[in-house]
Formats: sequence, C-alpha cells, structure tokens
Amino acid sequence: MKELEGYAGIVTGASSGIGLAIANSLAEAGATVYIISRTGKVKEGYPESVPGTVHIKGDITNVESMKKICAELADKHDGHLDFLVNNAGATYKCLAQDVPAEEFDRVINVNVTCVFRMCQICYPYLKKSPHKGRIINISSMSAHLGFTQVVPYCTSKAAVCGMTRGLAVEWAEDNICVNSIAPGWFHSKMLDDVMDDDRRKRILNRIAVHDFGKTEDLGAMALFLIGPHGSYITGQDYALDGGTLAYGY
Ligand SMILES: NC(=O)c1ccc[n+]([C@@H]2O[C@H](COP(=O)([O-])OP(=O)(O)OC[C@H]3O[C@@H](n4cnc5c(N)ncnc54)[C@H](O)[C@@H]3O)[C@@H](O)[C@H]2O)c1
Repeated sequence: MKELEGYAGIVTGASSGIGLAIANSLAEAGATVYIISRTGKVKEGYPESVPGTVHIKGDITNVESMKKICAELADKHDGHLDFLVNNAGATYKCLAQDVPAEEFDRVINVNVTCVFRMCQICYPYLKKSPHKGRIINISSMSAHLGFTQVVPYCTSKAAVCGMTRGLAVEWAEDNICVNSIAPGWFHSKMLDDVMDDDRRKRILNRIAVHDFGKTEDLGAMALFLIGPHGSYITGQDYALDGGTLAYGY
C-alpha cells in the first residue's frame, strides 16, 4: 500500500513549477490531488501531471468560487479533505519607493489574504480528516533575508510564517498540523529562462552547497509533512535552501 493511499487534498497554483512538483509527488504516493489553477491545465514547457492529479480551473482570489469548489471536493470524500498546500504566489519587481499601492495590495492579497481564506475555507474539512489534517504554506527565504526590488513579496512571505505559527497553535486542538516550506533557489523553467551566466554565478556563490535545488525535493518534503511521520510536526518553517540561510558572508 502506498503511503498516501486514501488521502485527498488540494494544491493551489500547481500548473507549473514547485506546485506541480509537489502535486506529482503526493499523487505518486497514492493521494488524489486536486490542482486548482487559473489555467486548469499544466502550463507549456512543464512536465505532465501524473495519474492521481485532477485539474480544476479556479482563481484563489475569487473566495466565493473557492468555497464552492472546496465544498464540492470534500463532498466526494465523505465531507473531509486531508491536506491543503497553499502554493499559488505572486510578486512585483520594483524599487520599494516606486511600488504602486495597487501592486503592493495585489501581492499581499494573493500571498497572504487568500492563503488565509483558503485555510479558513478548508478548516471544517481538514478537521474531519481521519489522518489528521495538514496545511503546508509555501513561504520563501525572503521571509528571513532581505532582497532588493521585491519588498512586497518579502513582506508577504514573512506574514505567511507568522500565519503558519498562529494557525498551528490555534488548530492543534482541531487535529490540524500547519507548517510552511521555504524554498531557496530551485531549478525551474522560469529560473533557466531568465538567468544569465553572471547572475547564476553570483547566486551560486551565496548558496553553501553551490548548487540549485531540485523541485522534486520540495515534493518529498511535502510528502513527509503530510504523511504519517509528519503528525507531530506543526508550526515550523522548513528551509530547503542548500544552506543559504546558514551562510555567513
Ligand atoms: N522558484 C523559487 O525559487 C521560489 C523560491 C521561494 C518561494 N517560492 C514560492 O513557491 C511558490 C510557487 O512558485 P514557483 O517558483 O513554482 O513559480 P510559478 O510562477 O511557476 O508558480 C506560481 C503559481 O501560482 C499561480 N497563481 C498566481 N496567482 C494565482 C491565483 N490568483 N489563483 C490561482 N493560481 C495563481 C500561477 O499561475 C503559477 O502557476 C510561490 O508561492 C512562490 O512564492 C518560489
């Protein structure tokens, strides 16, 4: 029997990158994984999603439609869901003094407000999970380190860590574990498309192991936190960063 046989849950924004890798790892471990994305299918240039994944078209900023979708999904599983991975994220690149108010609000809305709303929406279903409900929020190294030109993003990801700890404490008595994963620099199509040799070298110099991560490793981490061995872990932010946060310059 596979580790997540009989489990069902949601990964948001998993039509590409990290979310897709996490969704595939959970599905390969036997779970039914509902991928909620604005495209409703894998984006061009990314690997296919594996059997066990189900694509659903949806925008996490549309709270009413999220309520309907999550209720319908829970209905398929005796009124419960076992996990929620809040992966969908947005950013805006610009010097802090020039960030338009609406862009700051957009990043905070997608990365913080809607993550919180998804947790609230799924709470009654996760609470009923026979496996102990799990929430994983995808944070970032930028919750812990300063990066230039992405201050709204840094702000939002630090908020995700605070939210994770607060929910973990409050919902522990409801049998729900809440953790976050902070990815460092990961091999992705996006990264490969925009990275010139100079920038690559500069970044690699700041990673203790001098290499980028593989998104499958984030999938393995999510699998561990959602699986049976993760049931005593809550309120943590796990950095998968090749020692970037540990590095003293
Ligand atoms: N790639 C990295 O190195 C890295 C590092 C740290 C944190 N992260 C975080 O990992 C997560 C995934 O990022 P990624 O690198 O795979 O990039 P990505 O752009 O491939 O993934 C983000 C996904 O979120 C989706 N999304 C955005 N707004 C949405 C909405 N309103 N409704 C539904 N889906 C929406 C996008 O369409 C996209 O598929 C994000 O939360 C990001 O902040 C990534």
